[in-house]
Amino acid sequence: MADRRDTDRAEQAVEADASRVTPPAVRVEGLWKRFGEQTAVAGIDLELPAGKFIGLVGPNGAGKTTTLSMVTGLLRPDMGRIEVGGRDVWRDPVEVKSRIGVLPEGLRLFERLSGRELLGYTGRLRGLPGPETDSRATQLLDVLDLAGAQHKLVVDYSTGMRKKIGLAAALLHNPEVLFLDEPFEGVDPVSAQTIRGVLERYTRSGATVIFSSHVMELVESLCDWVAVMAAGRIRSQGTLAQVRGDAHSLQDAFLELVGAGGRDSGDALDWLGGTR
Ligand SMILES: Nc1ncnc2c1ncn2[C@@H]1O[C@H](COP(=O)(O)OP(=O)(O)OP(=O)(O)O)[C@@H](O)[C@H]1O
Repeated sequence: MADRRDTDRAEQAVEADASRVTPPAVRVEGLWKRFGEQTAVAGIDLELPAGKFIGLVGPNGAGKTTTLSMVTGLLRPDMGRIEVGGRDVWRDPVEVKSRIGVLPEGLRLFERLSGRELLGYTGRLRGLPGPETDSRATQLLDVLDLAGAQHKLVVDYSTGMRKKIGLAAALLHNPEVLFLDEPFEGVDPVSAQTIRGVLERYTRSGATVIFSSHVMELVESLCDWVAVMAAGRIRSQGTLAQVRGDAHSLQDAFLELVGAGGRDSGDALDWLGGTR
């Protein structure tokens, strides 16, 4: 037992040392975004460590997409500061964008290209040499089980295939930090398992994955770090164990944190169902 505690302490010390030299994957200070009367993000602070699998969770309308859009340089904040890998996203956008990969919500792709052409084009936009792009594209298409559909136009891809080709495009330049907005939504269990395998391999190599999701079981099984957002604010952030606290599961902790523990589960709909 003492040995185990010593090992845990040694591991914590190594992590603390590493965090002193490695800047966090993302640091956010005082970030605000309003759309007219609606405050989407209300002055949040976040520090997401590098090399982790990180889940950003929250109910519908919590501000997750707005936050990820600002952090990835797609949406200008009203106020606040964002660093990715120690670099200011809005002062140094080209450098930051060369180091990140993004799979945004409502993914817009070049529909009239085939999957293979889309990766070829993305690689060239990213400044990769042609042969390197082609060999990485072949590997990604294989691993993501898209080799058979590589010459099909993207417009004819299913939802899951679109997510997978979007993920391949986001990974092609081997980014340090990968941002994924709802990567598993609309994806069948087999494709989800494939995506999961690719992402786990990628984080094992020291890269960071930050993804938003509503599916607590998924976050609990994948992530080692979690941030919980509700009504534009961060309600909790830390390791999975810290955020879960004494709760039975992340789902229970989440319901408690977002104040939905005792919410009316539909008793008011007394006209629904039963005899007509
Ligand atoms: N372009 C916009 N114009 C006006 N309001 C917006 C806009 N984008 C987001 N909002 C509002 O900001 C709030 C946060 O939205 P956001 O999409 O960031 O939440 P979310 O946590 O990603 O939700 P979901 O899980 O449902 O995707 C919501 O109230 C939304 O209606």
